[in-house]
Amino acid sequence: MDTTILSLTKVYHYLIKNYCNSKNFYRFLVAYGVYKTVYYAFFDPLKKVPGPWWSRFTGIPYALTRINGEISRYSVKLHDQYGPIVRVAPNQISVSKSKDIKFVLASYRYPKSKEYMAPILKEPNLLSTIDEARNRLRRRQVGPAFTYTSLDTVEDLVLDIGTHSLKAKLFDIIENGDGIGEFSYFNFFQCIAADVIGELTFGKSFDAVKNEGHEVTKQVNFTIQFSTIMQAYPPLIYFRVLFFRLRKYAIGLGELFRAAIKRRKEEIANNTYESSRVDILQMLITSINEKTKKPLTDEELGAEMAIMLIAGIDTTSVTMTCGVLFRENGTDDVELSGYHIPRGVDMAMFTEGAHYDTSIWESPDSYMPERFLGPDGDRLKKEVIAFSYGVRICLGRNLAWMEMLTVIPNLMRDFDVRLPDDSKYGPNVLDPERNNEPLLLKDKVFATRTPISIEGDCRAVVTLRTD
Ligand code: HEM
Repeated sequence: MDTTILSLTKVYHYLIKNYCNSKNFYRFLVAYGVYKTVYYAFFDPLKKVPGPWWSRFTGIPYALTRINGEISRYSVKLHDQYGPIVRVAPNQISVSKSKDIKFVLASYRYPKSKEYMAPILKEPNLLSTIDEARNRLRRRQVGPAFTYTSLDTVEDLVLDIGTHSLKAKLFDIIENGDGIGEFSYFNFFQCIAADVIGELTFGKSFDAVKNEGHEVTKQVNFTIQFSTIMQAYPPLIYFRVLFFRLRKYAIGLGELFRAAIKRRKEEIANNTYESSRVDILQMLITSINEKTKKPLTDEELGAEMAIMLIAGIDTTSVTMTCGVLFRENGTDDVELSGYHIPRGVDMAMFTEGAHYDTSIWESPDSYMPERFLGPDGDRLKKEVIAFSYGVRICLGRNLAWMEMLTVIPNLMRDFDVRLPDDSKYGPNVLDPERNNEPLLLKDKVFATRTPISIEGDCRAVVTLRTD
């Protein structure tokens, strides 16, 4: 061993002495420049794909927008400038044309990119797995929880949590404010989504609405940020201690699952577990691993429980996710919007961009819900790909619709809700950068979208309806 270290040290000193001088350094730079120029002039398979100049050399600027939560706004600008296919890194493109996105997402042919396996969970889960067999099996194992038949049994629960508890809280707020109250709609919706998903996954609500909050909403939010940052630039995992706040909450979320799994296993062992409805934890505990043919380990159970909360709380409360889904072109060359995309290229599906596609949407920036009612309504509904598309489409979309369609109409039936007078947003606050349409709430975009100032920007004034 000592001899090896000694020899390596000698080689190292020899190299430093003979080659590491400024002349060699400049020679190296020139050689690298010539190599890159020749490569990009003659051999670069993506040379015809438009994009910013730096994308030929590095993906860092694009990765940075994923780390600072700006990817969505940045992608809109890139596509406005360069068209439906944009090169964003030497080996990566962003795609915004609806037709191309649907083509890629339709099948397992273009799998999720490996970065989904962000190194923060020991086991891949239903959402992050890139393995087709595991995804198919897990979708079969927990899918029954999200069918309309099964959701019928939780409709009363959604009504109870999403409507009755919320109403009770709002009545209190109004009464305490002598007929007028203020509340954070973001926090309220987040609490509702947390309580519903708590019941559905663990068979137990977090009582977040009742207690005006629960640690789990923060844990989910920060875990999403933490994993998105690690996905964008995996070597950051070695510097994870620097993200101590995000990490602390991610660890807290892990502890919550472990405790729930332990409790349930003890209840089963002691014959004290009884429930009128099979929750997702129970479905998973009775499932098997496709390879080992054994019940799922605690790590696997934890990973699956994590995704249910992560996928079900922030998405539903904001009714939106980050519109970028990462896929790999692993098998063959493919043609997208007339560009040849060779095998091996990473493809960022900018699904949000597909909703600005003017070949499908008239005035895409305008809020026009009536567009879904006209003769074109049914066709347009099929063009909404906010829940993704194809084989990896959102598993919980029926539940999300049920929550949205239950909570919002019930809220509007009994209360008048408006923005406060000092709100920075409103129908008359227009944004010249959006064709003078109303200014959109400033948010940070990680896997989901969170308003930058929840306390400041998400307040609503509420009174009882008099008509
Ligand atoms: C408005 C609310 C929601 C939106 C907009 C939404 C959107 C999405 C999107 C875009 C994906 C694809 C992610 C990707 O490919 O990277 C997805 C996947 C998924 N969603 Fe949702 N989601 C919502 C609510 C929910 C709820 C309530 C649940 C239930 C817990 C859920 C469970 C899942 C699961 C398990 C997947 C992974 C599917 C797979 O990879 O096979 N989602 N969702």
